[in-house]
Amino acid sequence: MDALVPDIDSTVTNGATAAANTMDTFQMKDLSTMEGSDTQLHLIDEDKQFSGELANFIQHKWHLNDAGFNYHLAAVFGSQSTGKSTLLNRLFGTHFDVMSESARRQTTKGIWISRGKGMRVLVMDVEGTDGRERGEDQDFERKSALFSLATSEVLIVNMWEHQVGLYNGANMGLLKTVFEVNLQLFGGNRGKEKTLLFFVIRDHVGATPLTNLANTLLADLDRIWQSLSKPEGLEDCRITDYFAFDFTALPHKLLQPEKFEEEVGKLRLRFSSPSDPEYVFQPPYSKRIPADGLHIYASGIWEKIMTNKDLDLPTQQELLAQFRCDEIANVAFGQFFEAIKSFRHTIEAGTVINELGSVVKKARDEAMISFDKDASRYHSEVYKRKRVELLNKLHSTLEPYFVGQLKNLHKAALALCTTQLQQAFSRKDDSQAIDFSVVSKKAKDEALDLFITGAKAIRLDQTEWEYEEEQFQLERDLLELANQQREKELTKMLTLLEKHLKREMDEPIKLALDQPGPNMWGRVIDTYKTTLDEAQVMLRKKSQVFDLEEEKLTLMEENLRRQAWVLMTMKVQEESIEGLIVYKLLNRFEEQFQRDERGLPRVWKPSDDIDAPFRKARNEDPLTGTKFVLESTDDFDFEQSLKVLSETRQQEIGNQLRRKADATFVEAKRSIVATQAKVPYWVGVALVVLGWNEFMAVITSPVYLSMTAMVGVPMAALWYLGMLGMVQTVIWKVYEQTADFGRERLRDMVLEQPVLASPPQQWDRPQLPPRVGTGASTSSGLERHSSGLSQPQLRRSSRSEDREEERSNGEFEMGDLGETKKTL
Ligand SMILES: Nc1nc2c(ncn2[C@@H]2O[C@H](COP(=O)(O)OP(=O)(O)OP(=O)(O)O)[C@@H](O)[C@H]2O)c(=O)[nH]1
Repeated sequence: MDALVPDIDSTVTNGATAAANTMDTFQMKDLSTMEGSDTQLHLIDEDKQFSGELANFIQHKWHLNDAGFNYHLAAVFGSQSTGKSTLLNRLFGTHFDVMSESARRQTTKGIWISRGKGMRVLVMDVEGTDGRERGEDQDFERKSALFSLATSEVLIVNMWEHQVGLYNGANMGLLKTVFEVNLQLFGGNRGKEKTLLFFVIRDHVGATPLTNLANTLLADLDRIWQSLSKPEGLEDCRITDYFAFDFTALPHKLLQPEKFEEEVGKLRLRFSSPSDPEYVFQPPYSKRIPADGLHIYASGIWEKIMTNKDLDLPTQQELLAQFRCDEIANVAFGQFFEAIKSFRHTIEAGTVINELGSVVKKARDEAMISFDKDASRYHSEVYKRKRVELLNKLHSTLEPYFVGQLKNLHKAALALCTTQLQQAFSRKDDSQAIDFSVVSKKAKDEALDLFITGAKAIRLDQTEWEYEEEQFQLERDLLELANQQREKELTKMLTLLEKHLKREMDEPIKLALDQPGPNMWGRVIDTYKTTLDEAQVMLRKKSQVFDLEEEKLTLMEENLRRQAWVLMTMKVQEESIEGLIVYKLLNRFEEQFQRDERGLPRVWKPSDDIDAPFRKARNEDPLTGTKFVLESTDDFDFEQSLKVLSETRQQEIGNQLRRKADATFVEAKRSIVATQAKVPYWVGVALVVLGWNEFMAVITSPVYLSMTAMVGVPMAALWYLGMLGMVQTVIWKVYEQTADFGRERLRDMVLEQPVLASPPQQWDRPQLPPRVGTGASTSSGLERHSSGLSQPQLRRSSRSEDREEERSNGEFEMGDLGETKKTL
């Protein structure tokens, strides 16, 4: 078989002409890669079942899936066993089954399809008509003829020479049916789409020239055409409006085998070489079914034919286009979605993706290019409609990305503005030089620029996406942010001013209140005014940078005055709490009373006039004549007066002060009396005069002197060492123990004397003090027994008697002991 197939490349090269169109140039270039001519598919079997493998064969066996319109489809039509398969194998290099010479029976059942060797041509070998196997049943041959006509660009009509002029033998009856159907199918495409009926007259012996045979056939065809019942509106249409005709003849294969092969070779060129002047696959014959949609189109056509429904080819083409465009759009969308899906989470997380605009544009454009490449071959209206649908789908998928990016840009712009403002005000060195209006404008402009640049980058052409509304919202937010920042800075400034006010007023006010007097409040108010004036100047100065309206500035000044007043009154209140003010007033009184004109402390002497300074100090009572209502001199509207001390409190404080002053006065008086109560000097003289003899006796007596030395020297040493107190304590302890011991002994002795133990009948029993009573009652009881005793003795006696009382457990009462002591 291969020997019969000429070298395509060389043939094409030799016969190349300027008539070769772009499609065919591509075909020529790609010839070397074409395979699959040895693979054939039983497209429709003898049971009229359409194969589901066509798509698979087109894609994987014949590699035509991406061919688009760059392929052709031809079919052969003719009586059974007229050498159709043989002819196709010769022309296209296919391997359709050929009937054995000896068997003479039908070999092709249903419709087979294969790819021409080295060419982008699909060829259908159709079951022969008029076969004895089908008998009277012409259903399949009609259906297969219709199918061939609806799908093929070229319909090869194969017949013996001797069939020319016959009616049934030349399949004229069948052709009539085909023509009728063709009018139904392509009636509207009058003059636009044609199918080439290529008559191949076999076993042409040459007696009748081909021209004559062709004319005979044309005449027969025309006659058939005239007899057709034509659809309304197409009554005057001619056969050539829908069909093109071509005729060729082949010598007898058996009788003239060499000539047969030679003519077949020539004929092959007409099917395989686009540059051949008589190339059969001309554009007007194309059914414009893209290769990747052929399986859908062909199966749809066959289904319609099988169900005897009206075969509306344009509708079929539209349906095919819809189906395929959807498929292609889905593939394109899938690729597009893969390219963008990873950005979704990032956007949802609030991050601005700088390259998002270019990425989504690229993804969208690539998807559209991919769609256009495959879908544009289909029905143009459907393609356009589907293109719009796909574009809308892509845009609606991208819209959340756009909106999300806008939101993120909005946030980023606000963050940028905040940072700019904060940085501007955090630079304390040059904060004085900052002009808020300039800084905020710069920050706002930069933030807005960030937003607009980002928004423009993400906005896609062919969309109606707008960012102006978001921009408007951003501008409002930026304004609000700037205002907030300004308020924040103003608050900071006011806080500092308040601290300044407090710092500047506290000390002077305290000093003023520490020195009460008629001009005390004057000093306080002066401090308030001076400090407030300074603060207002500072406020004016610092406010300049904030670009404030005069109205707001005035309000702030008023607030500052109010705040200053509040701070001042708080300090006054703080310094005027009751105890503190009494303390201060007393201090002042003592300053006046207990210090002399030079400010030195006074030591009152009996000769001093104590009453006059006292009266003077007391008459300078600061409460006297001092107005304790602090009146504001400002004209702002709030509690203008501060009542520091009410009349009642003033009265109370005055009383307290007077009491304490009186006490101080009394104390001063006492100190004079104490001074006067000292031992007079003449007592010393009397002591010397009266004690002179004793003194001389001691001095002159070695015994007395040594005894005095023995006692005096240690005493002097103890006094010098400060140990007299300790020695005194020890002596007292020893004395107490000795006294206790003596009392014990005395009691024992008394108890041993019966006469002494019985109380004398004639004695009045003294009134007993309460057993357990107050200190006063106890001491009154003791005082009765211990007149003339020293205080330690009294204490000791009391303690000893208590112990005795406890010890006697009621048998012996303190009164008894007292009486006993008296007796003793
Ligand atoms: N006389 C003659 N016989 C031919 C020619 N070409 C093929 N044959 C023979 O005709 C017989 C039928 O050939 P096929 O190619 O199988 O014919 P067909 O039309 O495909 O047959 P079906 O597929 O059964 O309809 C074979 O024995 C071929 O050798 C020809 O040009 N002239």
